[in-house]
Order: sequence, then C-alpha cells, then structure tokens
Amino acid sequence: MTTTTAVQGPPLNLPIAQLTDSAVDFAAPDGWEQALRLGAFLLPVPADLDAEPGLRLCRNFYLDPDGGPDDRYRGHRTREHAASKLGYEDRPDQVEQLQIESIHWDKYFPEDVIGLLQRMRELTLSALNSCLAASGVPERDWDTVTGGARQETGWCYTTVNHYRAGLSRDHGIVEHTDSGFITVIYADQQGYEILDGERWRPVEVPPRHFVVNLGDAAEVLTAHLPRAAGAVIHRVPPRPAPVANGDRSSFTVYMGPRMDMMLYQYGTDGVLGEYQGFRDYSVEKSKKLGYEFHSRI
Ligand SMILES: O=C(O)CCC(=O)C(=O)O
Ligand SMILES: [Fe+2]
Repeated sequence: MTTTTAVQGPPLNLPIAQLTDSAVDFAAPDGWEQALRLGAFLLPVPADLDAEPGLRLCRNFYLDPDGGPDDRYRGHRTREHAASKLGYEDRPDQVEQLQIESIHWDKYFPEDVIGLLQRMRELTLSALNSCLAASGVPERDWDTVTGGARQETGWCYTTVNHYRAGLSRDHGIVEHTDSGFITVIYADQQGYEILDGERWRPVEVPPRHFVVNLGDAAEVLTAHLPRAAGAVIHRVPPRPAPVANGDRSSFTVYMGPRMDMMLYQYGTDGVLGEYQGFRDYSVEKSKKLGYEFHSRI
C-alpha cells in the first residue's frame, strides 16, 4: 500500500444498496459493478433496528464502572476477555478497539447489544452471499470458501471503535484493507475515507446507513473472475480537540475465513484452488504494514 503521493480529493457518493428478504441488491443497473470495483457500498439501516445500544457500548467500554446505569457497557479496557482471541487493544492511532467473536458476545455484552449485533450479523451474511453471487462465485462453493458462514462456522466478530479526539496521533485509524470478506460499519459521525486511485475521498454517509467494506479474502477469491471484487483501502483521519461533536464512535460486524483455513482463488480457467493459509497471509500482511499480529491467535 503506497499512498505517499495520495492527495485529498472531493467527496465520494457510494452506491446505495437495498435489503430485501435476505438479499442485498441495487436499483441502478450498474450498482453491483460499481460496488465490486470500489469494494464498498452503503446499506440503509432497517427501520426497526435500533443502533443506540452499539453507540452506548462505543462510548462506555473503555471507562471504569462507577455504579451507574452504564456499568453493563463498561470495564473492557482492564478486563481479560479470556474466552476471546481478540479483546481490547490500544492502537497507536487515535482509536482504541474492543473486538469480540460472535460466539462470545453473550459472555461480554448486555442483551440489547447482543440483539443488535445478531441482527447485524444476519444482514452481513445476506450482504456477503449477495456479493459472492454478484461476482460469480457458484453457490456450491460458498460453504467451502467462507468456512461455513451460513452455518456460523466461519469467523465473525464485532469491532467497537472509540476515536479519541485530541489524542496527538497521526491517524484516527491508519489506512488499511479489512482482511476478511466483508465488514458492515455503523458510525455516529463522518470521517470514513476511501482511497480512489491517488485520491483520499471522504464518503458522505447519509443518516442511518451502514458502510459495507469488501476485504482481502473477497479480493483474492475473485481476482480472476470477470466481476472481481476489490478490497477497499480506507482510513479515518485524526481529529483535533476540541471538536464540536466530541469523540467519534463506530462499531462493525466482520466476516472472514477462520485462521485455520485456506484462502481460495478461482484460476483463469475458473477452477477453484487453494491460495494461501489465512493465518500466514495475515501474519505477512501485519509485517508489511508494521503492526503487531494478534498475540493470542
Ligand atoms: O470507523 C470507521 O468508520 C472505520 C472502522 C474500520 O475501518 C475498522 O474497524 O476496520
Ligand atoms: Fe477497516
């Protein structure tokens, strides 16, 4: 990822998808083409889905309990999260993160957060299946390549992000691609930017919309298919204090291969083959980008 020459560009309007039954689709005929090329699109939050519990977690997880009503959301900076291979991380950026696998949500989160994340998980799976279909991955291969996302045997986790405005760091979150197939993001304010060619373009996210990212596993899988999916390079720039809106909050649901799995790729002949172990791929990536690989994986 060499973006030293990248300049700030104009805002980018991502294609807006819609969710019907358990599929994601676009009204515009070139919607999928655009979304797969950019590796990102927007998805309206279903009318009956309340995102507040997620934001409440973002605004509390790093604080110590104080006997108040938010205690159920607090105390995660110091907690061990022994069941999780992820947990709390103070990154070198403005962001501090809590990452918990879906199989452990019931151990660490209040009920309203679990309910919200489970709905997001269903929606993420629908979006993943629709992306696989749109890029021409035959349905018979979905379970193999995802490790059984439909059977909940793939790897799914939430990332809870607290961007500490005013903390003197170079980035809100440094430029990166997500490693898995897909990430669905909800944020309480703007700040998400996409590298489009040589330009960093702020994405204008309308109220009550998710940003959906496609990641490395999707890019590797579809690289030689006629409708290849790109892994979107994205970042959040730092924000100085004091800012009118205070700290930025976002939370995501991620789906990717398990660390003990292979990444797969279709050859130019259309035949599915093994590409590289996902753990080896992830370790190599973290070395290239100069960050620590998760110590418990
Ligand atoms: O906060 C955002 O908008 C992006 C978060 C992100 O890129 C991530 O958690 O991987
Ligand atoms: Fe990301």
